[in-house]
Amino acid sequence: MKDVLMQINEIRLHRLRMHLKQPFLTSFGTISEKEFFIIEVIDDHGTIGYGESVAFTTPWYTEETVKTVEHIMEQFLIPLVFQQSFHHPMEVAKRFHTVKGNPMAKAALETALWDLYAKRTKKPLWEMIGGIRSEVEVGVSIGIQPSIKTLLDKIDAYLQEGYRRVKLKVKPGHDIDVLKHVRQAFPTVPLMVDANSAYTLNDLHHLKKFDEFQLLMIEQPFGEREFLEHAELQTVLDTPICLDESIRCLDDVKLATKLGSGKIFNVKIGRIGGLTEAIHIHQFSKENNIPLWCGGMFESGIGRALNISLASLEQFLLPGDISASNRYWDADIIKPEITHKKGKIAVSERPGIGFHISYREMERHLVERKTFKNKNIS
Ligand SMILES: O=C(O)CCC(=O)c1ccccc1C(=O)O
Ligand SMILES: [Mg+2]
Repeated sequence: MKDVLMQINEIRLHRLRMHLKQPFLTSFGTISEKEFFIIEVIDDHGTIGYGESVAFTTPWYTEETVKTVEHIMEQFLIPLVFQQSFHHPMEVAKRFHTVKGNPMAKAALETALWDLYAKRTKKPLWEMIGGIRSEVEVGVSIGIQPSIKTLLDKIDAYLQEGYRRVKLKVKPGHDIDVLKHVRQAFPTVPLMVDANSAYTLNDLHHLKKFDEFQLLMIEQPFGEREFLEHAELQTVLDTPICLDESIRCLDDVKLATKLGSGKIFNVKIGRIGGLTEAIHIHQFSKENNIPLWCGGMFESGIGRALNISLASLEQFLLPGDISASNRYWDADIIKPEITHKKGKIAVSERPGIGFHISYREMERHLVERKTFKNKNIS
């Protein structure tokens, strides 16, 4: 492979605020807008790589927030990117190890460096990371609805559109009854639930009732550190457990596998600190026949494009939470927007993430922009 050397001269952080078309209700509360950063890294050739930070304004999902991501990038990660030139984004991912935790901040910058690297080597990102699929299967994650009727209508509409799997958010008091109605109306649809840690081991017998609904999996019933409790649940549950919030790195996948805490893993680039760690998790999962799928964080088009690249890897065997742009946004910030055909999204054959940013759309949602120049260079 042609050897490239990248030196980052400038980094721009664009803080955007975009309104979701419809508010999304989880076991924690309602989300009606998304505030996030679009990252631009510019190298000595003038090539630009794009990344997106996925953290929310409040720490309801994991501990990072928009503000902590900004702080960690500004004070620690950007200086590490500027420190010296590199041949491969994995070198910078390694530099980031000196900063503990903060995976979403790391991923935001690291993914931008991957996009840059793929553009410099003139390859699509999905191909660069070893993807094998020209299109990826996608499903929808549906928030808690005001009534069963609204939920059934929504599911119907998404299935008509072609989405391949339905994920429902559940919580205590909003589970079995909902599942009964959904299974009655849609007896064979590929269905799963996500609890975002809303249950405890005390709910063991209640959760056992989920087995009657032929669910593909139950996602993150317990707290993020409750590897032992998840393992105990899995011994009584036939439905496979999938871990989301619990998985921050490859070691968590190894631990969960060893203990039997889960049989399937939801991979989110932000939650695990970037594509480098995702590639390592993928390798381990392939060697051990563990099914993976790509989760979502209400990303704009940049984050969505990164997710599509990830989902093209071999072991991503189940449909991802990767909806088309128009499910969440009136207008996305990339061109072309992401669309699906019968629940499949095609990867882009263009270099890098394969989409152009629309600066006009980005300006419309801009809250603040910060520019950092590399002072190590003359
Ligand atoms: O459609 C999406 O982007 C994913 C929706 C979703 O379920 C979700 C959205 C935000 C934070 C956490 C989760 C989750 O998978 O738990
Ligand atoms: Mg989840």
